[in-house]
Amino acid sequence: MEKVSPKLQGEPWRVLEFYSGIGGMRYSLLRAGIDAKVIQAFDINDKANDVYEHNFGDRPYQGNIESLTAADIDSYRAHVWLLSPPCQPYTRQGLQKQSGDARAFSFLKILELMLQASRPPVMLFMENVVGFETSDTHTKMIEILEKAGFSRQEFILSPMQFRVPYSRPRYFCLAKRRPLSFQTQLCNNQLLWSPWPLLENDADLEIIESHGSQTTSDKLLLSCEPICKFLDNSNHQNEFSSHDASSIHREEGALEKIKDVDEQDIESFDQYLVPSSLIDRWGSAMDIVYPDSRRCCCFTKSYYRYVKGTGSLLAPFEVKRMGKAHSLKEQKLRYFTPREVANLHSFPEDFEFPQHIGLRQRYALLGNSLSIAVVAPLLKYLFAEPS
Ligand SMILES: C[S@@+](CC[C@H](N)C(=O)[O-])C[C@H]1O[C@@H](n2cnc3c(N)ncnc32)[C@H](O)[C@@H]1O
Repeated sequence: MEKVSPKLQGEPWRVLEFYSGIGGMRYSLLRAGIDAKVIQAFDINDKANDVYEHNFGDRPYQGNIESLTAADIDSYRAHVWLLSPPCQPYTRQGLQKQSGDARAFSFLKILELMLQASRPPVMLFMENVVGFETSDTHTKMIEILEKAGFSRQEFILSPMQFRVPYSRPRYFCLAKRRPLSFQTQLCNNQLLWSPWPLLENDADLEIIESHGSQTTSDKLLLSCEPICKFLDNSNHQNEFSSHDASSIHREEGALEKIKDVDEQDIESFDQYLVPSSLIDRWGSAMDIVYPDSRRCCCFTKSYYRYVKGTGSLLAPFEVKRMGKAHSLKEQKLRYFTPREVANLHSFPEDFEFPQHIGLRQRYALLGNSLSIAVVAPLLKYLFAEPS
């Protein structure tokens, strides 16, 4: 294997984005302000690639990552690999076949190519579901990273630790090939549930420690902005988007106003209303949140197709908690719109779907994507040089 060949002075980092989906990793690079260029993105899904191309102007390579060779890898002369491989082999709901699942093959294959390539990356960033860290694919990944001379730090973090009212804990692996090193080396080979090492290099970050106690989880909840700040700007609720989250008094005022809106405004949200039959059947199992809530559940790729366990529903005009299923119908219960899910994933305002991508596809693509509020500071930390 070739010795580490860091980028030349003035040259941007050359990045490969594997499993690019709708570009969450690329947006995170942009948000982190890293001088990097995505040389090539890769995804097998043509709809995801349509969305990616619509927003970034270049189309990912549309093929199976499993078919890439070491020569292909070398030809890109990339310094950095960003990877968010399929999660299904490791999810609690799945069969947990781990490395035996065909959807895990391409990830293992690409990792092995790192040992065969003459220009392997010097940095690597990988995202997956919680559960990956105990899988045999993880064990293999660590073996390969060690063989290839990488130091690594692992994290399990959720947007709620970054003030976003969204619970989506995810596993992240950051790796740097020696002699490159992390800013906080005492975290090498550790799995952290706190983002504290990221603080040092990001003055903008305000991080809440969470070690699982009741007081800290209450503190975490209070540190998050209210859901109303993430609601769709294109309707009446934009009146409240600029309100100051720290002012409880003003927030109450805003919520009063939400109650005032007339039926006309609701019309445009018809397609997002939860049908009564679903409320009758699943009401007690639904996770319902309100504009002043400071938490919502993870949106999965099945959101809008199924109501149970796929993400929260919004009771937009009701301030009082009416927990009983029979009263839910009066609350105009609705799905979060794709734009609102994108907001909770901290996608930029200019992100959009091309017209031909249907509603279910939009939710599916967003459900597969990631939180930019979490990934951007992690990338900033990965790319930072020790002082
Ligand atoms: C968890 S999603 C990653 C989403 C992405 N990070 C984003 O921001 O949207 C996994 C992606 O990998 C793609 N994929 C899965 N297996 C693949 C393979 N063997 N080759 C290429 N792409 C693959 C899927 O189409 C999907 O878009």
